[in-house]
Amino acid sequence: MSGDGGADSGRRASRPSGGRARGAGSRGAASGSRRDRSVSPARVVAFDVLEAVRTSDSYANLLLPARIERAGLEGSDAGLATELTYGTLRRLGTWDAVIADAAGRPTDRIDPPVLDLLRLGTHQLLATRVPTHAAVNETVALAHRVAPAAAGFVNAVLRQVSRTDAEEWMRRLAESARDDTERLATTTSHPAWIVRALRSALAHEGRADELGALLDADNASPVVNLVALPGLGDAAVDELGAPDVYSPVGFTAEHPLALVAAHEGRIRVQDEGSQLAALALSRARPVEPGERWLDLCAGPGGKTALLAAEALAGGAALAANELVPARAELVRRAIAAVPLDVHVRVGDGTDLDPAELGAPGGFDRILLDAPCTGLGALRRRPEARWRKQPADVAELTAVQARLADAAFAALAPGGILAYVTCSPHTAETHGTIAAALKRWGEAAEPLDTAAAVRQVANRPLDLGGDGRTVQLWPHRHGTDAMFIALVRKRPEAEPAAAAR
Ligand SMILES: C[S@@+](CC[C@H](N)C(=O)[O-])C[C@H]1O[C@@H](n2cnc3c(N)ncnc32)[C@H](O)[C@@H]1O
Repeated sequence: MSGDGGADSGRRASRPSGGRARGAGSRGAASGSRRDRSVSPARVVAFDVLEAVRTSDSYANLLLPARIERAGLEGSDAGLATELTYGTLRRLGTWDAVIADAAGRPTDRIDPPVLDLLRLGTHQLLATRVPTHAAVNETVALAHRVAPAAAGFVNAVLRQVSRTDAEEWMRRLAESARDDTERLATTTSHPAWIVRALRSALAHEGRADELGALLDADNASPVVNLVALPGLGDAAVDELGAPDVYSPVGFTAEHPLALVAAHEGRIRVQDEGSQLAALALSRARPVEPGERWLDLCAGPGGKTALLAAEALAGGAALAANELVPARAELVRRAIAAVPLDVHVRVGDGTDLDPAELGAPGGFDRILLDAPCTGLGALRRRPEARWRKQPADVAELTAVQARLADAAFAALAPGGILAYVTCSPHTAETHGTIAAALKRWGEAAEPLDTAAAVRQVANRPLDLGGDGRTVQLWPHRHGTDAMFIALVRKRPEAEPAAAAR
């Protein structure tokens, strides 16, 4: 199985700590579970989060840390809760196909809390090194707490799952698929429409043969990437940790969160692809002191913070805009460590007057990191793939087009726009930018984005396409699948205009 279950998971589970009562893991499920209903707190936390994600649209990456803290989990127990929660959510499509087969009924005929228990148990059985008896017994014990009438059913289904190993399950699922898309969708746990979208995005570069590697990369736990805001720290990235492969300001470290806490906003968690996207704009050409920059869709402010540090170093001014007030507040917090006076406007980016943000002649650089489906960051948002719907794409591309027009209108003649998405869906990437370029006509000049990204990167990047745009990939670059397109407003074009 892919990277979800590691040796650590197995050790954690077989030697649980922190408040778990006597070893349910050493007993037979049928006899032991009724007498000993203790469950490891890590599994209780994982189940709680799965339930909240299902019932209240919670985000696992926001909820889990709070639940881990509330339960007092640390070290290996916190690690187990994280692995069980994220791993189960990512692989849910595959586990549901296994459960349906083992239970002899479709999963929509299983009570949702019971299905969550079965998903949790199946994940342990097929994707971690948790011993079979522990995976079954602990899940049955949990069933006695949350769905007592179904404990026998849970026991029977998990025992049925455990009779076949993961490899054989995958072979069976692959064999029963009607076509290649369904095979990949079931065995790699992606909705079929996402498999098709990712295949077509790779095919755009003539690299459709990388689809399997991409889908697998979506199921692997990503490393925590850090950025050291340039010019603000006293240590170089190679002194802080292991420098990133591509980003000159990024690195990984053994204890990333401790480092973030200790550096008060000057070191932040940020995907390497996001760093490259911000730097492609800030370093597209030398900064002239007095330049005016805008981050049009800034929340929660990751790229704003990097742009702010870059603007400070180059003597530029920066403004930020965000539609959602709570996210605008996150932008303010994100840039607090940068001694630059950044005006953070709360409002619709399609209704923005550059003069209101101190740039009556328009902005010299604008980042439009557009709202998108986020299909390029599925590994970081384990439940996202099940929430997104094909209809979201049409809605979002309409918003992207309006924001792109507003951004282009707000550029000063000669100014540069970076259109960025964390989705590789071609409708949101090439589709949005090609349609915009058509609307903007002679006033717009697509830049060599590949050259801009290569110029900031530590080493050569394997990029597809014609160079006007850049698509990064988790399986090829180890980044989120960020899309970047740099476009210049020709110097002879009309001056900037208010978007309203
Ligand atoms: C992809 S996120 C930006 C991420 C951000 N650049 C970062 O690196 O942290 C897109 C943001 O656009 C905001 N947004 C959506 N529609 C908007 C609009 N019409 N005007 C301004 N912001 C908008 C969303 O609330 C969201 O915070």
